[in-house]
Amino acid sequence: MSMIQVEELIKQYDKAKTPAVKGVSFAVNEGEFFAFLGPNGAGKTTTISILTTTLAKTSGIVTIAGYDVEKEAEQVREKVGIIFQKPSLDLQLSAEENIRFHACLYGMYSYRPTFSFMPKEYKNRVMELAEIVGIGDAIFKPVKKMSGGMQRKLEIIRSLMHTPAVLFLDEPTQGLDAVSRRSLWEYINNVRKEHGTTVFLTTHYIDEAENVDKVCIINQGQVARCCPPEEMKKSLMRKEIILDAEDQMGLASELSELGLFHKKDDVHIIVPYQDSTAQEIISRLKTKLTVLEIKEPSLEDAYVEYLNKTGGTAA
Ligand SMILES: Nc1ncnc2c1ncn2[C@@H]1O[C@H](COP(=O)(O)OP(=O)(O)OP(=O)(O)O)[C@@H](O)[C@H]1O
Repeated sequence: MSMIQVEELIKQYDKAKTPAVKGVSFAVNEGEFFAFLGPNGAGKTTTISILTTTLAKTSGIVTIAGYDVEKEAEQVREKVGIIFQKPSLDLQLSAEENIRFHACLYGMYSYRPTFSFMPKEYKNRVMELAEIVGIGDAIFKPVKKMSGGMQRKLEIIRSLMHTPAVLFLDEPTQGLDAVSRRSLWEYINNVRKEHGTTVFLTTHYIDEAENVDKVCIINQGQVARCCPPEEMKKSLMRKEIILDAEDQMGLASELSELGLFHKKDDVHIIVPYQDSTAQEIISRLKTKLTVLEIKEPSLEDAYVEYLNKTGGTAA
């Protein structure tokens, strides 16, 4: 079953000359890890806002777990957890109070006026999540005294309280330090494994999308490409072996004799390859090598190359 189904989605903001989203279609299966990538202004936040029922669409069909985002918004909200790009916290309250109000609003627990009066299960869950994202005892501090990064962590705890079926992460790690970033990803991966949670991610850190099941590139309001990252790398990037030898000329002529295309960068010899393995190529060489490096393209390489080729601007 498709957990997220988007068909011909259009969003035209009032007074805007052109639509921000121009007929976007894609589907995300249950349990899938899906990355929605694109440069600044591509339409990612607009799309995610429609999918999470916080923005009305102009036209198209959008369903989450089979529920229509407009006609059945309440059911959709029960299914989703959201980490927004911009914090949506009440700064006058403590971190824990923000979580408590959110959890009670979503019908997870009956409201109690203090943390100590809340059920044990709630208290354990809050403390467990606080530990995971490294917020610790700061959970009882007023939000207005917290740094931007701490506020981000708080949002994360809040969205994970009800173990949602679909987790929307809109640039979740923006503003987080490297250690918190890593521990958040470890936690999200565990949540996915344990609960089969579908994850919809937007990020400008392309390396965070390296292990997703499907990548969808959106550019200027339109889907440019939608496929597994491996496929994207394969069709766009050639893998390369970087070689050198004391006898560089000899190495170059040996490669020519073997019919292997090669070129020289500022220093070394580069052998692009596609279908064979690096080992097959290296094992054919007799010249003694001084440099041997195998360069596999990253998703970020493929993403930047794709946007350059299609006239987009990589963010
Ligand atoms: N409330 C609004 N009113 C009018 N235009 C808007 C509004 N919000 C966004 N836009 C425009 O819609 C387009 C898509 O914006 P959106 O925020 O969805 O992009 P994005 O891909 O999330 O960008 P970023 O990576 O910078 O967050 C942009 O041209 C933006 O200026």
